[in-house]
Amino acid sequence: MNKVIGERFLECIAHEQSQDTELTARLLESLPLSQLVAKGLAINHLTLQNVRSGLAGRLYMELGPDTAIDQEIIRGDVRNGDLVVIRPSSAKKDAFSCEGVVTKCSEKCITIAVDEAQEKDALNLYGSSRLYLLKTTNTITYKRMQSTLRKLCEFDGVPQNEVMQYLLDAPVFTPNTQPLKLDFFNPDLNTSQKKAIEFSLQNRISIIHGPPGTGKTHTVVELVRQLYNKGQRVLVCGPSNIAVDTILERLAKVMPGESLLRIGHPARLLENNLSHSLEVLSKSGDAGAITKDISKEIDDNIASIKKLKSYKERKEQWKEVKELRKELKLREKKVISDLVLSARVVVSTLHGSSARELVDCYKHTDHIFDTLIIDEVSQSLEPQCWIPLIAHYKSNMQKLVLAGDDKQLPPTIKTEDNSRVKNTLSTTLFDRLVKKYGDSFRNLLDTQYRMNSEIMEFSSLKMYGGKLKAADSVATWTLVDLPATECDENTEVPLIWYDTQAGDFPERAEDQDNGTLISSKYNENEALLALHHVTHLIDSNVPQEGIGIISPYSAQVAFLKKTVHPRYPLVEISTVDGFQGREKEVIILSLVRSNEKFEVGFLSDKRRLNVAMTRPKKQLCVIGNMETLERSGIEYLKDWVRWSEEHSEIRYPDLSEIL
Ligand SMILES: Nc1ncnc2c1ncn2[C@@H]1O[C@H](COP(=O)(O)OP(=O)(O)OP(=O)(O)O)[C@@H](O)[C@H]1O
Repeated sequence: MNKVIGERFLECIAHEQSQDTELTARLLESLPLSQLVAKGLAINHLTLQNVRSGLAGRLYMELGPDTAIDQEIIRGDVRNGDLVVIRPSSAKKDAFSCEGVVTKCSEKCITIAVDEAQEKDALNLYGSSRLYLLKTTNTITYKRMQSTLRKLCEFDGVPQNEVMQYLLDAPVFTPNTQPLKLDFFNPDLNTSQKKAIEFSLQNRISIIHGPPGTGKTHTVVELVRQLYNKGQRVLVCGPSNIAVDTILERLAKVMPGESLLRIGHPARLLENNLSHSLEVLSKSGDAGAITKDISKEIDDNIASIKKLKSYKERKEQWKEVKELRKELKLREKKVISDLVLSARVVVSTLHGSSARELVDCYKHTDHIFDTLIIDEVSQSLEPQCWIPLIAHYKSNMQKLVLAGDDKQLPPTIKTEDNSRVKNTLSTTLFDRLVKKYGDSFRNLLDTQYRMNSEIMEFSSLKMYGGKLKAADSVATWTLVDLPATECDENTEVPLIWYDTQAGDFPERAEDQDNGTLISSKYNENEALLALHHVTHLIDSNVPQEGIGIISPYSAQVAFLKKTVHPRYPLVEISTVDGFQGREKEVIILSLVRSNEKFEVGFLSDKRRLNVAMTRPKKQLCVIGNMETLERSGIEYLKDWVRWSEEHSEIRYPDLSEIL
């Protein structure tokens, strides 16, 4: 069984990686630099201003604007944590380059952390007067999944560990549902949250199913505290840095002074969590003193390398730095294993959970963790979930808790040309286990604390079997409850639908860029209508920051930004994917599709729409063509239109008022 699962995933991941790399490469190679800059995928006109040694002995390159051309760096979509390649502007695309991670990004300076293997290339860039930077595909994540799956294939027979048996075999699962006499730390937990925690404490595997706003993070935090209180050591993982940082931030608030440790590149962590970072802790305080002197010596050596003119001289000096690094590494290893083994809660991404710093500790002990919690499991590929399970197999973990919602966005999959690969990868561990064991180990959190009950109702009926309830504190709130907001026809209603079927609201297709990009759709008049509604809301004193505009189409997001941001720069505009896990007082949802063939594209994805319609707290305003949706042949969309006709305030926009 292990081999079957492992090999099937290995094949799918190899396919996915080739699709991903091909797509990025096609984009990077076929588009000229100017277009890559325009798309936010590259930054041009940079100069290398400084190179210094940073956290954990990495080299940090500081790039500034080439002031002969630009006074400020045009950052595009480059963000902290992105993997990038830096090349000399004069060189060909395959010329020498250097790869690193963005650790700081402002208009004045971009800092790139470079790993040891890349350092020579980084220093060679000193000779180039102008540089450019490209965002690239992260191959490390694929490598981690592949080496994990290879190890999974090597396992022989039925594993000893019971958690693994549930995942790989199919033993009968008889849930223990006996009530537990627990003292909860958080007195406000609701019944479904308490039940989910009790269940997780009593069973080897469990799922905390958290629909939007139902306090999944709240529940996971209480669970970690309960486990900690029982003397357990817990590993908390998730697919993204932001997912696990949100939990760590909350844990740090309720468990001040306790040993919480965050694994991962400090550039990718929330600032508030840096004080828990393994890298930061190993460099500061008593632990840092052990390695400080030697780090300084390395820095001095690097500083002198910069002044050397010839490549040969630089190479010689480089050797010396390498020797010093070896010594530094030995000392660091000791510091790091001491920190890991004294921590009781370790937080990391799924990929980061196999970090050498953690795995090396098995040289000192056979057991580090008792429980593994995977948050946002529905956004994680199953091969990603195997990373902590295999990396910490030696720990013989007693418990696996999965938290997520299978009715929100699935993990992003690039494969389009192979439905078997696509289906295999889009089936998450959550889905597979529910299929295997039914609902017996799934605990639904049933009370949401975000939305007015009318906003919640369609989602509850269609996606959660009508089981969701709105907490009393939010059930009837509207925009009028915001301080200073006036009560009028635009603020007192929770559901508005601007039905565009009678007006002139045609969808358009973005030009295809040399056939390299999937063309996206946009709808200019919908964007103008969104601006019209935003203006009304702001006139009624709804703060800009409380307003979000969502569209499933990236071309529409770009068009909305152009239309709305010159007047209202603080209104947040994003794709559905960019809004997952977030909320706003009011959400305007621009559906875009309006055509005579009744084609709906992305809108047919229930989970994407479910995320979109569950982001607002007090008002959901939909802009879309009801006829296109109703006649699309998609049952869910038909139901939504019918339900909305009964429950929303339907408006027929007059274009002459808007234009
Ligand atoms: N038992 C509770 N009593 C009162 N408020 C609660 C309770 N549980 C959660 N909340 C509130 O509900 C909101 C959502 O909680 P939380 O962020 O934990 O949910 P989530 O399910 O992780 O959210 P998301 O929908 O983003 O996944 C927060 O404002 C939180 O304070």
